[in-house]
Amino acid sequence: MTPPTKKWDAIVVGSGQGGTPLARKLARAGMQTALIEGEHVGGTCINEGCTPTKTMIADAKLAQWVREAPDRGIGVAGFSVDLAQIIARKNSVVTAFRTAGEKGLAATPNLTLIRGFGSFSGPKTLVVGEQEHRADLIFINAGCYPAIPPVPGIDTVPYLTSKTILDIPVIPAHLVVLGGGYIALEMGQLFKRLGSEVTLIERGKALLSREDEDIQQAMQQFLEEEGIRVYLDTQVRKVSSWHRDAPATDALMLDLDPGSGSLSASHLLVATGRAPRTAELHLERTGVEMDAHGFIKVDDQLQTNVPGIYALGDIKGGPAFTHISYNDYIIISRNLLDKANMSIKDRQVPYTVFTDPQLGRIGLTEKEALAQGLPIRTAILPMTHVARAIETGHTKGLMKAIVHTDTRQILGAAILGEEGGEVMTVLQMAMAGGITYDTIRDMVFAHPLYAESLNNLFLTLER
Ligand SMILES: Cc1cc2nc3c(=O)[nH]c(=O)nc-3n(C[C@H](O)[C@H](O)[C@H](O)COP(=O)(O)OP(=O)(O)OC[C@H]3O[C@@H](n4cnc5c(N)ncnc54)[C@H](O)[C@@H]3O)c2cc1C
Ligand SMILES: NC(=O)c1ccc[n+]([C@@H]2O[C@H](COP(=O)([O-])OP(=O)(O)OC[C@H]3O[C@@H](n4cnc5c(N)ncnc54)[C@H](O)[C@@H]3O)[C@@H](O)[C@H]2O)c1
Repeated sequence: MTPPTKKWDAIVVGSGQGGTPLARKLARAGMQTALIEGEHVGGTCINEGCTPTKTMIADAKLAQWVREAPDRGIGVAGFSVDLAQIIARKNSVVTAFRTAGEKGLAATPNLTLIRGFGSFSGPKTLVVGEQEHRADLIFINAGCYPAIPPVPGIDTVPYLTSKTILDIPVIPAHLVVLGGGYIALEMGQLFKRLGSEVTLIERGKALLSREDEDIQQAMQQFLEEEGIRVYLDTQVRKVSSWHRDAPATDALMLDLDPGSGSLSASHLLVATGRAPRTAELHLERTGVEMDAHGFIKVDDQLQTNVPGIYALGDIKGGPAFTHISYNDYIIISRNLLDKANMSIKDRQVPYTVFTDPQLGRIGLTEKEALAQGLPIRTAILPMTHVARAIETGHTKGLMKAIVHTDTRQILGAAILGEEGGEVMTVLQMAMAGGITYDTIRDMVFAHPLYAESLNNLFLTLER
């Protein structure tokens, strides 16, 4: 016999970066709250996204330092990379973060964690296993999964995704990465530094399509200087496995666009974007509208077209970052519980690409500002002119800021350099507080910091 429907004040589907704090906040406010999670508490970021990748990237950076140490007079008598140990450290960090999340949920009164995948059975009901759950307030934080492009032959080869590569048992001899976005760049450089030969294949005309050309080119240049091969404007026409006697290093064969020939590879990583996990939710049973790509449509306060049903994080489309999902939680909870009137409209969307050096980004690019017809000036300072960078020997990249000619407000910035994300955040704070570029130009910063060179960045506008 089917058990009777359980009634809750609120149901949160998915324990991602927005769903988990939201469920806790609602429960602490006295609402009987169910958090439905089909896999691991903490979602993508903690289990297969930011946390594991940034942990492994830190180890790969260490390997690169050791590799480059002799150039700085530090002798290293050979070195090796123990992938198993790197993965074990990654797993221990992930487990620690996930366990902390689980403990936090267990310690929250009025909150029940329900393990299993939820799908809608009616306008305000979801089924998990045999049990139906009902609430007037439902929050969908079910995230995305790696999108696999329709490359002929792809289903016949054992391709890797950003999830499966995290536990790969061997360092690939030759890793071909499909894509030229965040995951491709971070993973490509990570495995190059661990010892793989790496080739990136991007179908667009540049890496990181959203960025300005000078940033794209500087990024490509330092990746190529490390020995990563980059194919732009290239499509894979077909991928196949060599016959079974081929050496493991050449297990795969990729036919490229006419003119680019073919490539052999030991491993293929698909990093061509992410798709929303809406199909398994059966949103048609609630009437919640999606866009043409399956992302949930929301208004500026994150409510869907069905009153009482909200979506937060990657599944609603737009910028897909942990801090955005978390900010979605802030907006929803403050509006519902504190009667605030917060909105996602015009919020800041900072991000950092964790290549080495990093790309820290905030606000408009130069091309976006020009497309909007804004009167702008652009300040550029190569990292070779940054005292701190010269001293530490990390002179790759550039600082760039876009300012409004009349108001002197900073409209956007790209800091491609060591700790670029941290330096970008200084400018983000200035933008949030309305601090103009001439104030930063003349401000006292501690010497010798990377951020100190923001003086010099804006001094370039004097010339
Ligand atoms: C390799 C990689 C690296 C990344 N690095 C960064 C980074 O450095 N910085 C950054 O800001 N962002 C990064 N991101 C993006 C970031 O991980 C996501 O934007 C972030 O996790 C927000 O996700 P979310 O809150 O929307 O949902 P998610 O974290 O994806 O969580 C969704 C949860 O819902 C569960 N779920 C799905 N469907 C159901 C269902 N029907 N029933 C029950 N549960 C369900 C899933 O199991 C999952 O736990 C990275 C992503 C990847 C893949
Ligand atoms: N540091 C971070 O904040 C960080 C790190 C990793 C991931 N993320 C998030 O995860 C999301 C997904 O990352 P991603 O790198 O998979 O997606 P992406 O959208 O950033 O990049 C995908 C790239 O693949 C290319 N592409 C698509 N189909 C292709 C094909 N058939 N052949 C060759 N190239 C193809 C696209 O042109 C694009 O450049 C990002 O948008 C980002 O929001 C963030």
